[in-house]
Amino acid sequence: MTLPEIKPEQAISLENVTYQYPKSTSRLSFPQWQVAQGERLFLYGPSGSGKTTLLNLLAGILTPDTGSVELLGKPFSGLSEGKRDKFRARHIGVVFQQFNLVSHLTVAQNIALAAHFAGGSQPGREQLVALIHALQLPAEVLIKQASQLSVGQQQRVAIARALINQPEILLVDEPTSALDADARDAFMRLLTELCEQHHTTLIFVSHDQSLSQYLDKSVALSAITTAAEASSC
Ligand SMILES: Nc1ncnc2c1ncn2[C@@H]1O[C@H](COP(=O)(O)OP(=O)(O)OP(=O)(O)O)[C@@H](O)[C@H]1O
Repeated sequence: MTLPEIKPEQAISLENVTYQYPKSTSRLSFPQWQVAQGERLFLYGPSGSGKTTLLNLLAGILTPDTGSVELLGKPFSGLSEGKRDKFRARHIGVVFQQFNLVSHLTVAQNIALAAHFAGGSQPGREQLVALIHALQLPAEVLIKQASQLSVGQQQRVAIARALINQPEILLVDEPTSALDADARDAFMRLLTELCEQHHTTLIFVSHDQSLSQYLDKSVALSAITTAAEASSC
């Protein structure tokens, strides 16, 4: 008899997490924070408040000094570096501010690289075309070098690369600042629609609070840290 798969309810759970950059005098503290699976969350806060640091802790690029980061019910921050890298490649999509595309590789190669790191099979042309199409890009971009694309196109490719392994969690850091209002609107609709279709948990970080309208819920970074300070007394 095969048992039904038990799905954890929380996509993200932080407990007593602290992090201090080397040589920094201040410490960031996230006492307790949970995000349910499938939730699409807008995270905002002033420059320097710690949004990118939190995303890096969630992506396992930084590890907490104390406390734990659980993702999809797994003790993510307690994994060895190698296991964390594998977990990230398979379960987390990350889109950073600078997109981090490999400029001399084609769009298809950039996307295939993410599939390679996840240890899965290489995406077929059909799968790539479907993804590119879903992101409203013409199929011809697949054979173009990333450096030949406009900023808006690079942004969509970065999302395609983050989605190729169908991650349960997508972390997106301030990706729309280079776009005009119409392009930003189209991008946000597309991104949230794709996440809704795949029940992807989305953490979307920005200074621009007007973008919160596209997400289910808004959270100020200060609320996460304030709640923690209050409960730790
Ligand atoms: N590599 C680093 N070394 C030392 N301190 C750092 C480093 N990166 C960030 N910080 C500091 O940590 C704090 C949080 O930075 P972080 O980049 O997470 O903020 P942010 O809210 O994402 O800012 P922004 O909106 O400007 O991107 C800031 O005080 C910043 O100066």
